[in-house]
Amino acid sequence: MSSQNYNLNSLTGGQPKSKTLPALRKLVGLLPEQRGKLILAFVTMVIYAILSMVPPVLIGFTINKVLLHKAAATSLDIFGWHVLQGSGYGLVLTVCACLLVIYLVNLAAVYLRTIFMGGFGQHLLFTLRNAIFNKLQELPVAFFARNKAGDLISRINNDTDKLNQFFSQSLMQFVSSIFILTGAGIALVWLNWRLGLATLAPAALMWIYTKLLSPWVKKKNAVALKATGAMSAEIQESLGNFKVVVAFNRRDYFRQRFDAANKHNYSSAIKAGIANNIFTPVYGLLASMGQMIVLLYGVYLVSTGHLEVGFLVSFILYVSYFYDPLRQLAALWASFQVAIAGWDRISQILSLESDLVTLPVTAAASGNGISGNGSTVVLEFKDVSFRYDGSKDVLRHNSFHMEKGKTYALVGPTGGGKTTTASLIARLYDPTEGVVLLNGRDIRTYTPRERAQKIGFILQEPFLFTGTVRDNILYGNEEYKDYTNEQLEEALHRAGLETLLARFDEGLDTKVLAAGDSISLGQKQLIAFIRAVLRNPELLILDEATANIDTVTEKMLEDILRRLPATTTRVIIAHRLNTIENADEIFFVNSGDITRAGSLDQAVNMLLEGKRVS
Ligand SMILES: Nc1ncnc2c1ncn2[C@@H]1O[C@H](COP(=O)(O)OP(=O)(O)OP(=O)(O)O)[C@@H](O)[C@H]1O
Repeated sequence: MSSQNYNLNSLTGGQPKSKTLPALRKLVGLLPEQRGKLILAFVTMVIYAILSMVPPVLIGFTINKVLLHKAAATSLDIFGWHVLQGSGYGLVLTVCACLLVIYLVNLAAVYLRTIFMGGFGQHLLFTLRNAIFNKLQELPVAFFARNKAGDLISRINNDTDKLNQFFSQSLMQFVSSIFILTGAGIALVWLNWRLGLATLAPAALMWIYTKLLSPWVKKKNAVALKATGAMSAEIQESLGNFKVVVAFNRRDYFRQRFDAANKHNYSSAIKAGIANNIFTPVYGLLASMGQMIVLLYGVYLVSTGHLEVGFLVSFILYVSYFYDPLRQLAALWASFQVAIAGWDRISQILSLESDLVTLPVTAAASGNGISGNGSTVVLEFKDVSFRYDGSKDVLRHNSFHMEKGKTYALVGPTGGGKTTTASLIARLYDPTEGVVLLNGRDIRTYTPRERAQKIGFILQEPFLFTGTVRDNILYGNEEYKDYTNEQLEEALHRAGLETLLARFDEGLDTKVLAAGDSISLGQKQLIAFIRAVLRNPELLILDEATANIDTVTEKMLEDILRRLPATTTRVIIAHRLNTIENADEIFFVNSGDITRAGSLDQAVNMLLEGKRVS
């Protein structure tokens, strides 16, 4: 039984959980092959940041030298280092030439960065979508019973795209802004620590403001993404059931539901939008305060002889080098919060593990595989109880066995637990208590592939894929994969299935649409039947598999079932009595119990009286 909580929406209750840095590290870890490019992009950013720090100090020293120390202006020395040669205006020209070189190198660095990062976002998007989709293929039925397909689709499409937007458009700007402002901050303190610290004071306020508000911004974004997922689920539900909607004239009902979901999505998107813009104006104000401080305190320091005027110019330049990227960060921070909220929703899926793991044979239960009368036992329930997540017991302490080659029927009232019993036999779920043995071995020790080979399950609502009858018959069947149509028809003939194929106008090439109605429900059941029988399973489960089939075709199916190898065990769930009259044994399934009913008459009595025979 599922010990894992598969309900994604109850995992965090919409609350964000990822910490920024670990989340980033995990994301980058998804793309090991991109690491080299990321490092190169990182190096270009460091070069850009370092070179960007040079012009203000060069300009400051030049102004001081040329305007304040005219007589000695034959060379430029910075902190005792002889940097440039030249006199008077010639020195200014030389400095300008140096600045031009720096600007050009920086230009090249930005281009290189763009090249290295080009496609990173798309690559991430591609990898994430693959990773989620593959994870979905691994998860058990219980996961899909707990989550709406529309919400899952929204996670694959919409949430991954939020990450892509951040990574392709904002990440590099984000990181380079951090580099530049760090460099400018160091330069400010280095030039004059008093003025530097005073200028940086508003940034400390910004940091506190950001720290306090970030969780709120992230939460608003998480709610908005969840609302988009809910809207997508609403669309999926109404499109998936459009016939019922039309037949019951419930268009208004779905319209209202969609309207409510759309309104919620709209209002939460507006709230997220407001939250995302909360930083920018305040950052702008604090940046202006930084400039005011330079003006007030800087002019004072110059007038009292504690600072040279050239450095005041350097300061003014560095202040904008510091606060401009910070202002940019304010805008980028919001897109970062959206991306992290998207990542939270994605990583919820990625971190799930199927609890239907394959156990090692040695650790698991086993039986002798022989019944009291000496027949081979193919399936055994040992004290099995089962309940779906959070609901009452559907089965309680049931023990029984099924022998090789026999036909068993499961009967009982609607909702009695027949499909649940069949699902446990096919290990779509694990029992809450007890154990299911297949060929005397704990069913959990078989790999999914082995299980699928041994057990054929024809579901109550057969699901078909878009393609042809051939594609659907061969789904998951490696053995006949490379057969030509003629060879496959031959194989169907051998299995006695060719009469069923005749029910399709274009035979194996008949088109099938998963969502549409290109074929009838009965034809769908025929395809599911052929698909299961062709695999030649040891155990074949038919869950109401003939409910939509005419009596002539049903007779054909019975014929085919009879011609199955003598070793095939059949488990038939049916409401129609004629379907089960040939069963060797009948089980009555109701109110948590699976009881041997003995004869068909006895089973009918139990069904009519609604009571059990113990
Ligand atoms: N995925 C699920 N989650 C929670 N409860 C479920 C789930 N599937 C079935 N149930 C409940 O388990 C009980 C048994 O259902 P089950 O489908 O096994 O009955 P059944 O005998 O096959 O009915 P029917 O003849 O209508 O097919 C019912 O009360 C049903 O509501």
